This record gives sequence, structure tokens and C-alpha cells, in this order.
Amino acid sequence: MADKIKDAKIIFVVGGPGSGKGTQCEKVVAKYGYTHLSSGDLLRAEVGSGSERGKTLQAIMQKGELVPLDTVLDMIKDAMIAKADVSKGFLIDGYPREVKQGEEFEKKIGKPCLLLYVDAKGETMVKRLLKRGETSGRADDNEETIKKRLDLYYQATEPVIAFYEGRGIVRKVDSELPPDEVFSHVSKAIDSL
Ligand SMILES: Nc1ncnc2c1ncn2[C@H]1C[C@H](O)[C@@H](COP(=O)(O)OP(=O)(O)OP(=O)(O)O)O1
Ligand SMILES: Nc1ncnc2c1ncn2[C@H]1C[C@H](O)[C@@H](COP(=O)(O)O)O1
Ligand SMILES: [Mg+2]
Repeated sequence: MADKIKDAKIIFVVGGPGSGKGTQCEKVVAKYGYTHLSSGDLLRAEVGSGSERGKTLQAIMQKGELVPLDTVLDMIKDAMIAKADVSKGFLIDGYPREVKQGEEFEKKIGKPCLLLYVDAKGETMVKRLLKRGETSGRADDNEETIKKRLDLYYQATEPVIAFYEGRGIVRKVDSELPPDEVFSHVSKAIDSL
């Protein structure tokens, strides 16, 4: 089954909570027709299904913690396989969250050709998430959980960027700029592939 995706074009989209990963991915989908898979969205879909597994996931996500690696990797892999025949490339948004996740992804799925690093200041991310929380309905868009998500990002996810910098595949975009300006830099990174 995994043979179907072994040669797929894979882009990791990494950045802090509220940095603008999802916003940029939507624009990439519109321009390049890539398949956008957000690990957070896949997990929220499972929560929304009302399953027992969803209940366990909800409790973890509400606390701003990471769900177990195998759970999230299996979900991504299944979603990739489901789209393999029609996909021009995959945007994996919100994964890897820690170096181990990247290593396991490469063992079970394949290697990324690009890591798009969506960078914004901590205070900007907090402001954006509090604003988003007014309408998002996301249980983790509240002050207490945002702080935990941000701390975890700096502690566990920033080392992922350093790891892939060693491979020369990281392109950093300044997400303090307006979304369309950020996207012009994202486009340059993708066009350089
Ligand atoms: N460049 C930008 N300038 C101003 N606002 C932005 C920008 N990019 C995104 N936003 C807004 C849209 C959302 O309301 C909010 C968070 O963006 P979003 O794309 O959902 O972040 P994200 O996907 O990185 O967050 P999360 O990790 O929580 O899923 O900020
Ligand atoms: N890659 C992931 N590993 C573990 N947990 C994850 C991953 N992606 C999402 N999650 C959980 C934990 C996050 O706080 C929530 C929301 O994710 P988001 O990318 O902000 O939508 O889901
Ligand atoms: Mg998102």
C-alpha cells in the first residue's frame, strides 16, 4: 500500500501555533493543486466522529499536548494513500512536531523535498490565536492552552527545523507580513523545487 506514495512530492509545513501554516497551505492548494493534510485537522475530524479514540485525543489536545506519534502518523499515511492516485504533491501541515516524528515519517512514508518554515513572533501568534478563538470553536484557542502550545513548540518543534537545516531543505518565510506577501515568498520556495 505504501508503495503508492513512496515517490510522492512531500513538503513539511512547520511553524508555531497561529503562525499561518493553514492560511498559506490554502493558497498553495489554490495555485499549485497540492493536497493539504493538516495533522491537527485530521485529529479534530476523529474527535468530531465521537469515537472512543476521539475522546482520548480531545483530552490531550485540550491540554495543548502532543498526541502519540503512531496515532498521528497512521492518520497521515492513510490520508496520503487515499489521495495518492490524484495528488500532485502533499503539504503536510503541523507535522513533524518533534524530530522523532520526522524520522518515523521517513522510515514509513518517504523523504520531504522541502520544509517550509512559517515564522512569526510569539506575541503575534498569541494575538492571532486569541482573535481566531472568538469564532473558531477550537477548544485549544484559549489563553491557557495557547501558552502551553507555544512552550511546547519552542521546546519540541524548533529542533525539527535545525534538524532539516542540516539537510539544506529549509525555506523560512516571514509570516509577520500580510498573507499575500508571505505567499509570494512561499511561491518562490515551491517554484525552486
Ligand atoms: N500573515 C498573516 N497576517 C495576519 N493574520 C494572519 C496571517 N496568517 C494567518 N493569519 C490569521 C488567520 C488565522 O485567524 C490566524 C492563524 O492562522 P492559521 O493559518 O490558522 O495558523 P496555523 O495553521 O499556523 O495555526 P495552528 O497551528 O493553530 O493550526 O491568523
Ligand atoms: N504532528 C502532531 N503530533 C502530535 N500532536 C499533534 C500533531 N499535530 C497536531 N497535534 C495535536 C496537538 C496540537 O496542539 C493539536 C492542534 O494542532 P494544530 O496543528 O494546531 O491544528 O493537535
Ligand atoms: Mg492550522
